[in-house]
Amino acid sequence: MTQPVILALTAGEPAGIGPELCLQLALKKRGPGIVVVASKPLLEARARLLGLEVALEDWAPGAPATAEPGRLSVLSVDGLASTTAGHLDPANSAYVLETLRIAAQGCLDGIFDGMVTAPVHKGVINNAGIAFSGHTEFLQELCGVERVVMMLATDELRVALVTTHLPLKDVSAAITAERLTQVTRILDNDLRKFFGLQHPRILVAGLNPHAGEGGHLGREEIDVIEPTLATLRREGIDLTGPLPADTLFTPHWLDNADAVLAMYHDQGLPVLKFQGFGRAVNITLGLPIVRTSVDHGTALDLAGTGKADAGSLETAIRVGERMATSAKRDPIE
Ligand SMILES: NC(=O)C1=CN([C@@H]2O[C@H](COP(=O)(O)OP(=O)(O)OC[C@H]3O[C@@H](n4cnc5c(N)ncnc54)[C@H](O)[C@@H]3O)[C@@H](O)[C@H]2O)C=CC1
Ligand SMILES: NCC(=O)COP(=O)(O)O
Repeated sequence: MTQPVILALTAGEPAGIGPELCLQLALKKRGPGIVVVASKPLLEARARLLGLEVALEDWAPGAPATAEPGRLSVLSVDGLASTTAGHLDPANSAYVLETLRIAAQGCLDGIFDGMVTAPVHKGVINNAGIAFSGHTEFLQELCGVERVVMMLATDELRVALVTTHLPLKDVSAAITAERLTQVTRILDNDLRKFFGLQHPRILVAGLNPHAGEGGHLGREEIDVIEPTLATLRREGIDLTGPLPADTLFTPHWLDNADAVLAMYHDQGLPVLKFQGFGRAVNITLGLPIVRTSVDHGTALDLAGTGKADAGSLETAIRVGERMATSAKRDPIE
């Protein structure tokens, strides 16, 4: 019989809603074993603040992780400087990154079957003098892979990105044939592997208004995107595009597609979040480990109020469990 899935859950930015979402989750019955990788004193402080009765149980590798309501397995991480909800403290940044390192290394070492991340605050980590653009890029580097793909998904829509956390002025130069080829292959491969799609149908957005209007509104489609898609089609990948991004997200196209490949963060994600904010999952494709995350940020305005919604975290755990089960059966190469 296969062992039950154990997921590491990082609690993210201490001043944000991550710690309380972990505690809210602990009050419910959950499918996989969850080990929260975070400062135990932080979780205790947030539980006290919100009056949440959760038994925080020290966990060590090899032990089972509890899935019982009211109990939570914790792998405590030292180094937290302060625990005030809603107030960012750059002195917490090294601790935050350490939780990510421990969870990811635990996945690489086979201690965890996957990791789920609560939100971090990218700005405060940089304010601490540590260059950081997101979990996606951090885990890519930690795992030593050349390319990964950010994909956000609801039950109805999947949106993957060619570029992730880049200033808009740098996007055009980053859309190279090499990057587009790598991203598209990873997307096609992982839609097959993790989503049971035998022949994924992918819609590809153009970069420019009206997909460049025949070169009159930009040449990236003609010079880079179209020739790259033509080559990838010859490999057997089902690609439609480049399509004008403003009309791509309509039933005419979406009804016959499995995923959209957008060229940049704010081309694809606002549509996804308009459609399903609060119940979507963020997945990093192309890693040698399973990693899912929430669709939202640190919500400092809600931290410590108990009003944050745990819907996206629940989706991230459900999808993470499914992907980890699949990876246990058929390991990621
Ligand atoms: N996975 C991650 O680590 C992510 C981190 N971030 C980071 O979060 C920080 C804040 O980003 P914002 O753009 O302000 O986005 P945000 O998602 O934190 O907040 C946007 C709005 O949504 C609300 N909201 C967010 N999560 C909610 C929840 N679970 N339940 C109810 N309402 C919720 C907030 O109260 C706010 O009004 C930034 O530093 C950003 O980098 C943003 C997205 C993902
Ligand atoms: N908008 C999604 C996002 O910023 C999450 O990024 P990451 O921290 O998961 O890389």
